[in-house]
Amino acid sequence: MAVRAWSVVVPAKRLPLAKSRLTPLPEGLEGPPDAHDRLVLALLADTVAAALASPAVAGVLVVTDDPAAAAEVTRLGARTVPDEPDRGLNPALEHGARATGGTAVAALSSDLPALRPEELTAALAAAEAAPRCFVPDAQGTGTTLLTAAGTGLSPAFGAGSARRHAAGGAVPLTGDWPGLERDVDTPGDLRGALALGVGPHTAALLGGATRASG
Ligand SMILES: Nc1nc2c(ncn2[C@@H]2O[C@H](COP(=O)(O)OP(=O)(O)OP(=O)(O)O)[C@@H](O)[C@H]2O)c(=O)[nH]1
Ligand SMILES: C=C(OP(=O)(O)O)C(=O)O
Repeated sequence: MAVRAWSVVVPAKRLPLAKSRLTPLPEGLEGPPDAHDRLVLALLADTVAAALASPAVAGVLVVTDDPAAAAEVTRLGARTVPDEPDRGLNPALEHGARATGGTAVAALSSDLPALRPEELTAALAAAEAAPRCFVPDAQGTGTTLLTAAGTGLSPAFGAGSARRHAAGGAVPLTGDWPGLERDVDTPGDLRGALALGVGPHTAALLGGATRASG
């Protein structure tokens, strides 16, 4: 049973600059000229909507300078702050973590279209076990969720971040949460997420099956 109300911080670069490994889009998934930006936005929207639907989450704060991303996540019920100090992902997450004003903060990847609210609820409950915890991505080398309760977040996201988070004292969490692990960096990852079932924004764009709820 989750006892903490977590503040979730989600980073989002400007849409045209984000997810460069998804360009060009895989065969069969191409679309209009703005297809890449729309896909990145759909991944973000499904991630944020799933997080907002978790009862363990008190609020979601998105760190972004992208007007379309800010408008969409605001519509979903998240808050936004500008992408400061403009020194990359980890400083942006530290800025977001401070801006929440919360003492239980979780940084969540923005590219988890198959995330289900129950998965995040379970991972946040498991994160009660230690001051800092993380969930490795499906490959085991990256990180999709980093939590800190009563201590600094100290994010070290980027290639190979799982090892850095573990070396920094964060406890790795494992559980039955395939959608939480399935971040989307490449066309193959996107197919993997579609196989799990994705949220409504990504499904509407790509025609994939919608993830099961419950
Ligand atoms: N706010 C903010 N978000 C960032 C920044 N850098 C990366 N991100 C976000 O962090 C998440 C993970 O980053 P990466 O996996 O490196 O993603 P990416 O740079 O979009 O993808 P590639 O171009 O394929 O490497 C993505 O959702 C990015 O939008 C940054 O400087 N500021
Ligand atoms: C940002 C990360 O990597 P990716 O490029 O896989 O999203 C990470 O796993 O810390």
